[in-house]
Amino acid sequence: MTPLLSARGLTKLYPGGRGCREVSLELDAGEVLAVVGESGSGKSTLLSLLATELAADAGRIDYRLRDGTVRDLLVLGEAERRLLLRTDWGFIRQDATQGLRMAVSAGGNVGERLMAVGARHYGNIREAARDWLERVEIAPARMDDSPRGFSGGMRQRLQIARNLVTQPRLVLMDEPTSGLDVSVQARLLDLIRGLVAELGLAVVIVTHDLAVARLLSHRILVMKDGRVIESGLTDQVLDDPAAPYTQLLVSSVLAA
Ligand SMILES: Nc1ncnc2c1ncn2[C@@H]1O[C@H](COP(=O)(O)OP(=O)(O)OP(=O)(O)O)[C@@H](O)[C@H]1O
Repeated sequence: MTPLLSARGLTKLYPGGRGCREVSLELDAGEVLAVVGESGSGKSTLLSLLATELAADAGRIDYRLRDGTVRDLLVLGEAERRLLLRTDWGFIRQDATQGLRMAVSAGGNVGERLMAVGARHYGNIREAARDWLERVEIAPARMDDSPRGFSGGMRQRLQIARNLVTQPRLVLMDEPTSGLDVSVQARLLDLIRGLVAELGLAVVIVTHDLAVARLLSHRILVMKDGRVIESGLTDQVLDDPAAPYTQLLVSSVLAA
């Protein structure tokens, strides 16, 4: 079976020579891939490249559409690319204020995504929004409240609902739990893990936290100085790292 997502030789170098070099990866439907590495290793650059928010200097990103055809996202027309990202992908950002519309109510944040993919019936949209808020443990009574009044954990759960309501096949996540209290993180991770399994989502998750990678991912990709230095099954890589750098990461000598 063709992978859902296959990136080849992805390269983006900033002035000064840092960035992301010759990264290749594959992701199957329903698979979770964690991208780990110390600060500045190129994780966020890679995610922005995959999301096609950042233009690559070189490489290709093949994506298998719902009809089975495979397209290189880097040469897709703008309108087609936008439609694909809106209907088939989600992106959960570390800073929820960047992933939500803060001036719109919680229910509106979820409902407007349905409208963006063609839903028109107000009652159905409101019902689906209510349902998704409940799934991410936000009380229906908060539906018309602004996310400005929400805690960090609630905002992140709302961002998850906003991204998943359209039933995407692929979700990119950039440090979705960092910056939150430890107990809030644990609850959020549980929620993400449950939804990913239930919905059979393919996920690329960037994290500096190896415990998050261990809990959520099937496979792992270790980056250093913009390159992938090790990849494999998460348990194998974390239990028996081959590269000296990964060994240091795992033994927490490096501040990841
Ligand atoms: N716009 C830019 N211009 C120049 N250099 C940049 C730019 N954005 C990032 N960099 C550099 O590229 C390298 C990779 O950055 P990137 O943000 O991808 O790393 P990261 O692994 O996500 O780090 P962190 O965990 O701190 O977010 C870093 O050295 C960073 O300083």
